[in-house]
Amino acid sequence: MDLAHLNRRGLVLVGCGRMGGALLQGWLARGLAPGAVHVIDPNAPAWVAERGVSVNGALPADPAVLVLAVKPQMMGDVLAGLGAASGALVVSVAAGVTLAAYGRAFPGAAVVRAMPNTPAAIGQGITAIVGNAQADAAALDLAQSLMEAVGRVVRLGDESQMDAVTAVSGSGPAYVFHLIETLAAAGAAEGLPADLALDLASATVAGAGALAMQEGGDPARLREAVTSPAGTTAAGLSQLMDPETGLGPLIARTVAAAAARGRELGQ
Ligand SMILES: NC(=O)c1ccc[n+]([C@@H]2O[C@H](COP(=O)([O-])OP(=O)(O)OC[C@H]3O[C@@H](n4cnc5c(N)ncnc54)[C@H](OP(=O)(O)O)[C@@H]3O)[C@@H](O)[C@H]2O)c1
Ligand code: PRO
Repeated sequence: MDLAHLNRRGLVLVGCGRMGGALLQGWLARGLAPGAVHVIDPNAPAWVAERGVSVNGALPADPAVLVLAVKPQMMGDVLAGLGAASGALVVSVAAGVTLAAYGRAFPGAAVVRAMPNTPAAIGQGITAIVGNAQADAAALDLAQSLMEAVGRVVRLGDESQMDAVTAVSGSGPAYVFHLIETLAAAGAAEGLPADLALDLASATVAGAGALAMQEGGDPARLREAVTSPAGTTAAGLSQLMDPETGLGPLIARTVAAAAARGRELGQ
């Protein structure tokens, strides 16, 4: 992150909720000066002003970056209320809203769409980015370094991939949290105390995720390593991997519905 550039010109963050707040914490932890950050949010959390960040105050005339982290449904109103982006790089984390929409609001501006996820709150997010035609290598590098404050970054070849990314990694933590909920509930139904079942389910998801990341490659190989012939896992997987009623078609419908909603939000 080019801190000198950002600290000199300033960064404006519009929307400081769950995602904007996680990003802000990451930037401040990386050394962005609180005095260089200007948050616009009618409901910014108290810690933001307490850290010395300007909240709903006067904005710099020529900020280096304008980050948009409001809900997609209110993006139209927010864009209409903002002035020109001047020479700022515009970075939006909103689902659905297209580069073309930002291009209409900020003619000629370099715009990068970014799709992070909530593990960003502990520095373990994964963010996909894609820029418009005006976003040159320096703009993409700056956007990437901003998002790397909260985890890894991957670059997309085409904006058309963004709704699928949103449906997989943007929304994905919610699917995984629901997996933990349902695994714990099933354990409780088999007679475990609820808190023990939740601990077992959470630790299993965390450990399996860490193992999959460390090993890389094909997760089917890791699944097979758990599955003894005619054992307990095989019995469980006979349900979970049923081609009609199992997890495969359910996750396919889940991701398709999320991606379709992303496309709707972009209309
Ligand atoms: N959460 C995720 O997992 C996630 C992941 C990837 C991308 N995103 C994207 O990140 C964006 C924000 O989502 P979020 O989950 O962080 O939502 P959020 O927690 O509701 O944060 C949005 C913030 O913007 C504030 N706000 C409302 N109207 C505003 C205005 N006119 N100007 C400035 N700020 C305003 C909200 O205040 P009020 O609470 O008073 O309305 C809230 O503090 C969305 O576009 C979403 O698609 C979210
Ligand atoms: N949260 C946002 C939503 O639910 C975008 C991905 C995660 O729309």
